[in-house]
Amino acid sequence: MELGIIGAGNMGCSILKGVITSNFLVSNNITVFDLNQEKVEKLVKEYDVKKAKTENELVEKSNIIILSVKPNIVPIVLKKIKDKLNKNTIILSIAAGISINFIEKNIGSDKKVVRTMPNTPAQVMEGMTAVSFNPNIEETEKKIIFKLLDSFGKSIEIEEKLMHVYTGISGSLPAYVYVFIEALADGGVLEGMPREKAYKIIAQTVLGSAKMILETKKHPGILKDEVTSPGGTTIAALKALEDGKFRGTVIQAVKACTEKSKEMAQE
Ligand SMILES: NC(=O)C1=CN([C@@H]2O[C@H](COP(=O)(O)OP(=O)(O)OC[C@H]3O[C@@H](n4cnc5c(N)ncnc54)[C@H](OP(=O)(O)O)[C@@H]3O)[C@@H](O)[C@H]2O)C=CC1
Ligand SMILES: O=C(O)[C@@H]1CCC=N1
Repeated sequence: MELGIIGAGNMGCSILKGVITSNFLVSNNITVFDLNQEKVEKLVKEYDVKKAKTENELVEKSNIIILSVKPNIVPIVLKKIKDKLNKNTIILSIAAGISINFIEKNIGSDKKVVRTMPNTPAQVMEGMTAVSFNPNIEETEKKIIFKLLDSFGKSIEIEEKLMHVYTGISGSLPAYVYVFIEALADGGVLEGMPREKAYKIIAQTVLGSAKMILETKKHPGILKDEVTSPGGTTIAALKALEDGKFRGTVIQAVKACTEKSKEMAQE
């Protein structure tokens, strides 16, 4: 596999770090392009990846191209690479709101297109990526794409219309978790816990709690009940969260994210 990454920003770099750290690809099989050559040089220095001077130089070197630019930049990049693409090149977009149909309209419906929604934990190989394929992607190619996505975490195929809500419960979720963790640490600091210790304690507890859901397969409500003693500390905390409309606010956040993704949609 010759992987090309266009856009060396937060998400492009997270994927790059994931595929290299997991040893899924060696640096010699990865080419990076970004308008900002400083960013590219930094990656060449850090990971020894190949650099392309232009988008089309990258297209010539790659058989899977990850489009990791902002959604409004996607059509600009597609216009530039359109004529150099061949029918066997796979275009894998990670852009929020950009549909498969929109990409096909820009480069032709005979091309191979994959729409994904990854998240930044890809850089520590704990990413979660949703994927939808256009009809030109063959079964063997799907397997290769899953291998690529699984090299930096887990992946799941979903109906393309679910990409908006998926962004609300995964693509954007790391940010809500970080805000939650920061707020918890503030609570700890308020009660005298040193901040750095608080982050370590909370991050491990969040990691363990998530692992409990995945490994015990118990309903989250049951796991919650197991922590909550009658008249104890946990129920006092849960009461405060409910008084602050915690669950309703979280549901609203997912809805706001989903609606924003729909608003940004380029169909
Ligand atoms: N960040 C996240 O958690 C996630 C992001 N996404 C999607 O990933 C995509 C990238 O997001 P993110 O990484 O956060 O954004 P960034 O702005 O961090 O990265 C985009 C990169 O593309 C560069 N760039 C701008 N124009 C061009 C161009 N014409 N050709 C090549 N490179 C260019 C930018 O350079 P410069 O900064 O100099 O403009 C920047 O380095 C978005 O479409 C977003 O929807 C999906 C899931 C999660
Ligand atoms: O905020 C955004 O638009 C991107 C998409 C998912 C995460 N970040």
